[in-house]
Amino acid sequence: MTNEDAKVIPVRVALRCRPLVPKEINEGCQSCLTFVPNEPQVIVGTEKAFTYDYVFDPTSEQEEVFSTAISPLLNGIFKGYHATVLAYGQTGSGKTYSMGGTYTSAQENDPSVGVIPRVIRRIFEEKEKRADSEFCLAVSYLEIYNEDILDLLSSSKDKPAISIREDPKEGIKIVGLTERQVVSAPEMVGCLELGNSVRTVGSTAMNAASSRSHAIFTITLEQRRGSDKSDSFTFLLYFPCRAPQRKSVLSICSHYSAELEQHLHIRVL
Ligand SMILES: Nc1ncnc2c1ncn2[C@@H]1O[C@H](COP(=O)(O)OP(=O)(O)OP(=O)(O)O)[C@@H](O)[C@H]1O
Repeated sequence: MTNEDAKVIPVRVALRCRPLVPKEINEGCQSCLTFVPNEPQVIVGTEKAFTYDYVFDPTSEQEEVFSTAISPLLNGIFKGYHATVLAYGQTGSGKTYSMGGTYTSAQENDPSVGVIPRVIRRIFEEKEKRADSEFCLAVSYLEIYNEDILDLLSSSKDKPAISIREDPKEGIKIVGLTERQVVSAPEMVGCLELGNSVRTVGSTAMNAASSRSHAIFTITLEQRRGSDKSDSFTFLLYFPCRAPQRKSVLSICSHYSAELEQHLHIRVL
């Protein structure tokens, strides 16, 4: 994506269809989608065709999703653009899988690693190439569960509830959220792993390990070269909005969309 493109089309939509999982195969489920070769198009049933910016069929690997849809956003961040990646779709459709929401260090070199660990790796590789700049990196990780916002990086046992306030000058603010300064990729990935390990998990009819919450992993990158300049990069892992959670989610989304410059929606099926 060139800078010009990013200004004209700040929002892009990727469709990702996961392969059938063993339970679905055992139940005799069949896919009702057809993918048009070399076109970002999907056909539902026999006649309803939909076109997106990107379409990833069930054979698409994590690396392809990352290099095609996410990588252009990373090029942008080092040029001073904010970015958001938002995954949405019904329970069990693959949001957590696509984003890396169950990442553990045991997965480190596995092709199944999702978006966030790949982004972390790339950010630190790019940082190393820019010896003329100073960087300051920080992360936060929260989940919204039953209208409560929980700090996934808080070390205290009784995690304090986080509140959303509206500041007349700065707009929507998330107050009290832990922001960890990090200096290396393993340290940042460690924060993801820590947050993933304390997320609220339950089961639904369609997903035995359903996340049951919305989660937002945020990376803030400040870059200084000569005169002061700072850029920030934001990630959202977004989960299906159930009515009681709508208020918090909308407030947080408006907080991020105020700074929207590059935005990728990954719709999973
Ligand atoms: N592209 C994929 N390739 C292989 N398996 C996948 C893929 N996407 C998802 N899965 C598998 O499908 C199942 C459900 O995925 P996942 O937990 O990511 O769904 P989800 O959308 O996050 O659901 P929920 O909203 O309930 O948390 C998991 O077992 C996951 O490993």
